[in-house]
Amino acid sequence: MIISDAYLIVTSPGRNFVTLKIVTESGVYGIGDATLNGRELSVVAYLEEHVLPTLIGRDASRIEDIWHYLYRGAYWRRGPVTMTAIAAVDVALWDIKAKVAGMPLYQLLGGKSRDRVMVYGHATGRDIEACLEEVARHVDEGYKAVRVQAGVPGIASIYGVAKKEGEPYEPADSDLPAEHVWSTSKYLNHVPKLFAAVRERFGDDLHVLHDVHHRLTPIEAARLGKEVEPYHLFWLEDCVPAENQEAFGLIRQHTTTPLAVGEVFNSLYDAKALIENQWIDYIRATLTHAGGITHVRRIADLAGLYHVRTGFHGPTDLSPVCLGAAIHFDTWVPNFGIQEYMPHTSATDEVFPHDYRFEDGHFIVGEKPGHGVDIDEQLAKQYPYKRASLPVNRLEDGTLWHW
Ligand SMILES: O=C(O)C(=O)C[C@H](O)[C@H](O)CO
Ligand SMILES: [Mg+2]
Repeated sequence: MIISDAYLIVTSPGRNFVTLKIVTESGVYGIGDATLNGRELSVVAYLEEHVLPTLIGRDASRIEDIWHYLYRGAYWRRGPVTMTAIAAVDVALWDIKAKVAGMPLYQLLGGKSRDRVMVYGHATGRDIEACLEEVARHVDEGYKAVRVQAGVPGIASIYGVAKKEGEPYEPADSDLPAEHVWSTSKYLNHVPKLFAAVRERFGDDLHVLHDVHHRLTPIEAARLGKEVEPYHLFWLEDCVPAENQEAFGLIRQHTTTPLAVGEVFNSLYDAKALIENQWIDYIRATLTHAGGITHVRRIADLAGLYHVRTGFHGPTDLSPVCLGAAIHFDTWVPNFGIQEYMPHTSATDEVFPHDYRFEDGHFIVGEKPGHGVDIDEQLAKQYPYKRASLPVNRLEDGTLWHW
């Protein structure tokens, strides 16, 4: 199974995606997602300049060897660009292996641990009432879990709130970074009211999640975690920046609100202390940014030893290729928690035909050999890349803050 070709398809059906296609001499091919939101062409350069030429002539079946060739061999280890590039190769190779074996990817990983994969959707609104309307829409559509994000009085624009209700939230919304202004005190004084309103309207059974997006200090996160305990959230996500993993130890001392972190992680080492000290409950590192199936499987196995469950990142800025492969992984992994799901646009779904399907608040994995996602290269050509940047965030006094 010799690799005869490997190339990238950069397309932008509503937003930018980078897809890697690896072709073997037998004609069997695999695809991987190489999308790093706001840094897409950095990954393109890394792959085209330093990775793809080294793949030609290699045996596609040697996934582990190629993974270490690209990780250990790179010398400059880890980092989002490197690990996204490795991930794209890895997922494409797993896709090939499953196709050659004639089985869906989840079978190759170890078979089904569940028949369906619970997801959470995004309910956002400019204010609490608008957010509650969105929660109601998601409940009507069958969601059992909903992430709630609402505007905060006195803050002009806030992370995670779609420009128009019902539309997916898209953070990379300008050519160069837009500047947002943030107030922790206004946010902390307001957000518990959002959860009180959700519980009041929808009762206790709905799983409610919330994303703080790295903006608090540990003691502020401890305060928030404690204040929202009566609303028993499914998780509080990214409550502080996680470079200092010990920060979560301080938060943990103060609250039983479950903690999730890791969408910006790109290797096991970003999460090792968090997991081994049981400072978190869910690890969000996903296939595209954390080195692919080969590496994320190791993260999930370590997490499983410490009662930590997976909760893959799954916004619209990860392509259907990532989502498709993630659903196979979610179907297999013993310590599954939940899968994030922001529906892609119909234009995106046309470019990336797939066999997974959403039903009653869950994904049902497809049965086609491989991860079940493909790319329509002709259609992809109709959507040229256009730079789009994530915003930056400042405090009201102008301090450049976490985003
Ligand atoms: O989906 C989430 O939980 C996010 O935090 C979305 C991120 O802002 C987005 O993926 C950044 O590109
Ligand atoms: Mg997040």
